[in-house]
Amino acid sequence: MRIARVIVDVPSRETDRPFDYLVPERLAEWVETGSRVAVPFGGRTLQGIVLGSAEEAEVDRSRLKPIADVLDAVPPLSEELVEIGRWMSRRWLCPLTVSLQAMLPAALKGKTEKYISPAPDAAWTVLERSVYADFLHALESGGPLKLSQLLQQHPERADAVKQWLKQGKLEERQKVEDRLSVKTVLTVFAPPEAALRDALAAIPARAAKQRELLAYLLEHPEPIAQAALAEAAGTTTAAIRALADKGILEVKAVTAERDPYADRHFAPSAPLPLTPAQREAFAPIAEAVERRAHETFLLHGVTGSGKTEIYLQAIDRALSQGREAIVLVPEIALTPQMVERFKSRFGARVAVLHSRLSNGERYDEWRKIREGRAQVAVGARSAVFAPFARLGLLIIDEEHETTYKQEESPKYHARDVAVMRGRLNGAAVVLGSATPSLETYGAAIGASPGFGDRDEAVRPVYIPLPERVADRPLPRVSIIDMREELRLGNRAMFSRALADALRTRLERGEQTVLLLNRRGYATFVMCRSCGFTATCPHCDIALTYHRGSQNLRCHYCGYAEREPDKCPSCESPHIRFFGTGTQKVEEALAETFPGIRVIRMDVDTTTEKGSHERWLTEFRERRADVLLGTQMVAKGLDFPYVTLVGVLAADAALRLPDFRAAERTFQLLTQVAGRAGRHELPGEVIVQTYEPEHESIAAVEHHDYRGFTGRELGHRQALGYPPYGRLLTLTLSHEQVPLLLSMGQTFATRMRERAAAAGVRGDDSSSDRAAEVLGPVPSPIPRLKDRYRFQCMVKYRGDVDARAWAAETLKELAETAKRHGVQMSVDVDPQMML
Ligand SMILES: Nc1ncnc2c1ncn2[C@@H]1O[C@H](COP(=O)(O)OP(=O)(O)OP(=O)(O)O)[C@@H](O)[C@H]1O
Ligand SMILES: [Zn+2]
Ligand SMILES: [Zn+2]
Repeated sequence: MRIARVIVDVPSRETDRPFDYLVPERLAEWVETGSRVAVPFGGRTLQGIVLGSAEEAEVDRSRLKPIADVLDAVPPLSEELVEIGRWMSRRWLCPLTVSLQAMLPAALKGKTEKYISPAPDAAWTVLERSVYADFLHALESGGPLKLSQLLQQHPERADAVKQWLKQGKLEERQKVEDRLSVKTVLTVFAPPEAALRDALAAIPARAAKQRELLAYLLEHPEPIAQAALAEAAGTTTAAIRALADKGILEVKAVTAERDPYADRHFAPSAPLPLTPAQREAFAPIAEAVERRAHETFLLHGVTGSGKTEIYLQAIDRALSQGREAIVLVPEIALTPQMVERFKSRFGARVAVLHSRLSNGERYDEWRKIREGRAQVAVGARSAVFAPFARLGLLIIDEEHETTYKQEESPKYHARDVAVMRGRLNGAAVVLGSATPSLETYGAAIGASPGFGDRDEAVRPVYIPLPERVADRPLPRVSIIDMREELRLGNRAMFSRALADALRTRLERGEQTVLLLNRRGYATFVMCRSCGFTATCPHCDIALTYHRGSQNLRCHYCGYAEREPDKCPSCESPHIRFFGTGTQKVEEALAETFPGIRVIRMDVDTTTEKGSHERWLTEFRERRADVLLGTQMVAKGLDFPYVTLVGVLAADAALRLPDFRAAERTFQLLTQVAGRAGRHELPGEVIVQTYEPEHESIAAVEHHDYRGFTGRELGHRQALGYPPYGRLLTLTLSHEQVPLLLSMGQTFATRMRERAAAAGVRGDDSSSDRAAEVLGPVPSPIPRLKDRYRFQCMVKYRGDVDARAWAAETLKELAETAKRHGVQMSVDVDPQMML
């Protein structure tokens, strides 16, 4: 490779193309596609990724600069992942470096460090020589000094350094360094036994600590971490160092793995004999894995139907072929219980990737995969980029979950990435859910267009699994009309039915899961006299009341203010907070059922690392009667003593301005209902609502996925929403409105012109619109952190290439946007309309 094509890590549209660099002789062996390199770029040194090689440079060869350094011994990205990155940036319209960086663990996101050293011909004055004697000596004898470190240790030298750099007495060099290196542990190695005995005999009796140490090592000769040895032998590290200085012991830095599950024991589990229904569902998946054929499946299995056991056995097939597997689960469902099922079956071959790991832990898990020491990766969204070389199977559990779409750039959907990796690797892809998304389900049963990329629409093979294992029935669901309760004089938070059912559970020692659907149900402060609501001064979003700290907080920017005791607008004292928060439910439970043991899980109680796990373990060990929480209690939990599930405010999210509101509500209710009666004890579900007739709620009563979905697909088709039409949104933000309006209008106009040029009907009045451009209008969140936000939405049919028009239009607007500091953010196939 004489010339390397490098994509530099500057996430802007102007630099979004490869630049050519010479590969110096000394690096020739190390530079490959996917290598991370340091390159000079516009006077700086930046990190870049090698995309490939070129025979001839695009510019005059003599003007090319050489690559400064290669940052890893093995390229962190394979050719396949580089290919995936290229495809992602076309698919979701983001700069290539953004999609490439998304595949690297945070620890490998290099930062540029400055080093200073004296210029060879620097002429120091006598004064400098005397005032800075120590410093100059260190500089001249010790090699380049890291600037950031120097300034931290000696801030008083900053002025002198600046001066000298300006005078050319110091030279500055930049190097790209990893944010984090491999962790090393100082480890003590003892000599062979005979040498140890000799040493012990030679140590004078007064060096008691050293003698104790050697005696200990005679008993325990295996290498041991220095700190652990000091503790175990009851001595100090000074004693160890003294022996090392004498050459008796050897102390070396040894790379250590941070295994977050190191202190946990997983009882091995053997494959369960599959039920006939499971066997039937398993067969086509196993067959595809054996054939090494890329095929996508939708495993539509009701809650508790044994999907996970099918995943485990399919993975086993892939492993026995010497291939590897990725399992994606929603972040929130990545509980110890879930991890345990995989660790128990596959032991140390499993690497776990989730956001609660530290950067270092994540990096170590990632290296296990990259170096072939793990064959199964279980993780949240970004685990889809697990750097395996022989992928045979990709599984996405709870495939309908919105968390598989990343909300920041690159705004990719892990489902689409999984299918693309499946294609490139000849691997099977299994999408599993009790409530598949309309996109996947519609495509699988042939009712709507395929999902995914325009030219490569995916139609999964449909595999139904309609029964729970072992003939366990689905739980009985009752819908309670809360208006009726009110009419009968019950003003409490719990309907009579739910209160009775709860009481029975308490008597029997069984457990209850209570879900408070709080999306769009903020606990906001309102004045009863004038209707004033407290909003964030930077974001135009209602502030949320926090009882613990007695203040009002903005969930978007963190702004906080004290709870008002009178209305800031009309001075009325009748200002109070509204809405049902989990805290309020907890209080109501304690009042209604004295002595009840409640675990509350919401954003406030689960911020601390590991707290989520702790609560669930406590609940599993039956140290609480009720698990009360928001969305996070709805997913993936499998507790034998849960026989009652209650839902408060089932309709809370139905009025959100999002065309998926009904679908989300149905999915959430069905999933949480599925937590009841999964083992021997039968389950019961009570859903409280003010809108019992709403399709998404009524359908839950009879577990009627097909009925609900059929009607919902009809609505979507009539309105041209996904999965029939596609969406693309552009959000513009800036401190000033007029600029946003004019840029938004330019975008909309240029998009309409492009539609017309392509011969596509785009006028709003036509019933057969192939592409429609809406906006600019204020975004659902009209202001965020003091910036106004406007958006345009493009609604288009799958056969229209509106994405390409958007890409061209954005390129045209890029210069203006940069000049005025307008942020443009495009979302292809958005999942969240808020
Ligand atoms: N073949 C089998 N024989 C006996 N028990 C089984 C079998 N398959 C699964 N189970 C058990 O049935 C229960 C439900 O299975 P599992 O959790 O795999 O279902 P699931 O479809 O993944 O559920 P959900 O989507 O609701 O999380 C578990 O306790 C599991 O151990
Ligand atoms: Zn008021
Ligand atoms: Zn705010």
